[in-house]
Amino acid sequence: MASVRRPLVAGNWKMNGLSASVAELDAMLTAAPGYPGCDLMICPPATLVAQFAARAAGKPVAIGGQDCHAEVSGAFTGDISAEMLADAGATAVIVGHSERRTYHEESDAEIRAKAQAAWRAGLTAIVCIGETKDERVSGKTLEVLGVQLAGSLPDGSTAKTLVVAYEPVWAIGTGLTPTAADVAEAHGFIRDRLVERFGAEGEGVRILYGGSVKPSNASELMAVANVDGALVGGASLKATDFLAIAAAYK
Ligand SMILES: O=C(CO)COP(=O)(O)O
Repeated sequence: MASVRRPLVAGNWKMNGLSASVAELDAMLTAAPGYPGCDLMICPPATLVAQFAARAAGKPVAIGGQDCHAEVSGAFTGDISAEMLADAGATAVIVGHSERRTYHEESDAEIRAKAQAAWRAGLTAIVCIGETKDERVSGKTLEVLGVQLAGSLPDGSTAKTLVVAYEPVWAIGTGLTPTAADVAEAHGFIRDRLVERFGAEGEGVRILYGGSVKPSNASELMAVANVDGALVGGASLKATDFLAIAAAYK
């Protein structure tokens, strides 16, 4: 039931943002109290997590990372652990984004290990799943989502420790979105799998939709059953657009 889940509108800044971008965060922080109907989160690049978290402390915008390594520390040049993100002030981390699955060839098993690392560090894991265009066209969407869910979600997932983001790969950064009926089908399927596996906790896990969410389509997408918020890419870089999306829950 949508009413038992508090919506979350999260921004994934991807590889965008310099120290000057703090101005956008500040605009969000100033306006955030006017959006009490949902949780707000920004996931900036790792270089900005500490600065953003310090700025957002005590304010209604959470800060998250975009990826983490599964290990606590060690000889993994260029990687960042969940503990480091937590130490910098993050409270969540995205794992398994399709850009990680594609460009870094991350497997479901690696993503599951990263989600467990997130929990170890006290972070909420935002686990991303989604089908490619070819998979959708060939009628394999639900099968693909089922495999990704089974492989990427750790045992013991709870409403507090897990958020699932359904992001059709073909909808990311393209301006294309699935129909409301297709979103309802995918989110309903994900909900059924979560409840099958995690019982009542699965009922409480938030399922975000991601892929070309904009101010102009947010209300329609957010009104779909089992859509508990959005994971926003490009439109989260500007405070005005991000907040216009959050306004779907005003
Ligand atoms: O990948 C996304 C969020 O993680 C979606 O990106 P866009 O909103 O830019 O399509």
